[in-house]
Amino acid sequence: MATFTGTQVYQNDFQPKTYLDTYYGAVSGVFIKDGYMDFILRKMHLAFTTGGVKGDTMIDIGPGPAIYQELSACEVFNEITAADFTDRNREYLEKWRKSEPGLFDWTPALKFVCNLEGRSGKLAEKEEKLRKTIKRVVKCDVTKSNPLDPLVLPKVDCVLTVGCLECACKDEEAYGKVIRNLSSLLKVGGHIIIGSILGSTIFRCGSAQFSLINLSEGFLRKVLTENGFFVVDAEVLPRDYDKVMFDICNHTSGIFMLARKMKEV
Ligand SMILES: C[S@@+](CC[C@H](N)C(=O)[O-])C[C@H]1O[C@@H](n2cnc3c(N)ncnc32)[C@H](O)[C@@H]1O
Repeated sequence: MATFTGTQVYQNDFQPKTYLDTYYGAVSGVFIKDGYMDFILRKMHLAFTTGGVKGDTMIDIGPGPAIYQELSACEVFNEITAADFTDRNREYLEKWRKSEPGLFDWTPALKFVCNLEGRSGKLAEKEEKLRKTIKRVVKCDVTKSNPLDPLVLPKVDCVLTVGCLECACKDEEAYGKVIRNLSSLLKVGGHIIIGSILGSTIFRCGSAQFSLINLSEGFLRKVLTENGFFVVDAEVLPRDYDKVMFDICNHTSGIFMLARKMKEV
């Protein structure tokens, strides 16, 4: 098992542009080649349309430097708060909000989501909508009982988190605690959406390596149910095996989970 990578290692070694190029780069990105990004975009689109997930406020936990995961949500929420531990990632998001030049190009994701919404070609409008809907980018540590501490926000209608919790937790016990911490941000009746990779222990970003908790669908269902959630949807995307990519990130599949908070625990 890989030694747990704590938040300080993200702070020191996580390079936003290298991460985006490695995982989302057109054609060769790991999550492009294995279909994970399109899978997440399609599932998000369904959740926020026919799935009926909606409301006023949403928090995206651990977006890193990425925005693709919010492209459908910005059509149904008035306010998105983006919350990540790493300073460099929050700075990268702030640059994106200001449309600074030279940043990662999200055109393929924008095209894909606009097509799903039947608005092909409306890429600039979509980007603008998301820029307006992200109201703040704040520091967050999911291991704290209030992950946004010292900020206290009114409870939100949706907590979305893709590719973060498997990085932030050293074991299953810690994962359960993090789910309770995130639940404290959410209204009863609100939704949690988790996008994650399964079966993995490490991922690489440039010369740095980060640990991952080895997750399974069964564990995720159990931890959500035990902590007051009803699992509405869970879909697994098996991964095409590719040795080169497997050395960069050793997951066996991806998962999308949507759950409703039924009670406080
Ligand atoms: C692999 S990146 C995921 C980025 C993005 N969500 C995606 O879908 O590609 C993991 C992110 O988790 C964040 N992170 C790690 N530990 C954290 C913690 N304890 N609290 C909040 N964020 C954390 C890192 O800063 C990093 O941005």
